[in-house]
Amino acid sequence: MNKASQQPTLELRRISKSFGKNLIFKNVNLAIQPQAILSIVGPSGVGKTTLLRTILGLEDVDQGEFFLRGAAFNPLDHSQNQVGAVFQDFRLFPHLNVLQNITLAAVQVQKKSTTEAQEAAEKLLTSLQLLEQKDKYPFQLSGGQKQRVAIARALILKPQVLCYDEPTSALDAASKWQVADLLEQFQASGMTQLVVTHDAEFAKRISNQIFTLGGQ
Ligand SMILES: Nc1ncnc2c1ncn2[C@@H]1O[C@H](COP(=O)(O)OP(=O)(O)OP(=O)(O)O)[C@@H](O)[C@H]1O
Repeated sequence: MNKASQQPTLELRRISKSFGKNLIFKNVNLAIQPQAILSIVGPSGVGKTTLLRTILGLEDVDQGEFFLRGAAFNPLDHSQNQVGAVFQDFRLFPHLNVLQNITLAAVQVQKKSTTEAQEAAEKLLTSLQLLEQKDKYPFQLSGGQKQRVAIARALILKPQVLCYDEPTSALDAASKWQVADLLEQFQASGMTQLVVTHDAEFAKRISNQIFTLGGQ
């Protein structure tokens, strides 16, 4: 095994975060191994979503460092798109159809040609059983379908880590276990994934690493 493959895919060292005078968490150390599914769990209000938002560069930190495969990175620099995100409310663009939602960042941020992005999107849509929905708009989709579009939109950018915030909260029980199957499928194909969840049963089924925030 070479050195790079022994490195954690994502590592956080001594990350602290306050909002004003309110300290949310201090000195968080976390390392996600390649191809792992790591769940961040912990009581409500402990800062799970905030921690995820710091990894995604949606919040700054008071102190601490972030590493991707051993190399320091600044999550606030969004030019690389190395960490992908699927939000609880999916955040699809309502005025764009499924195909346009998935290809937008690939074309505008990663500068792929429209043809190349559409081919990649159609491959993803096929593997996610969504190809028939490609011309539909978000309001015409079920919750599970919207989530899979959000996943495809993240995957097309080929992130090193794919993060999910509460991926089961908007879904019924049957869809929840389909999401678990999907995450395990991505894991088998080599993806490294991070999940913030309230759902202990879901975390237990999918995770090979569990990080309890507030429990250090
Ligand atoms: N933008 C903000 N400004 C000020 N305080 C904030 C902000 N965002 C979150 N907080 C506070 O930070 C704390 C952690 O919130 P966060 O949503 O990260 O917790 P959580 O563990 O994800 O909670 P839950 O499990 O209920 O979703 C809470 O006290 C919240 O009120």
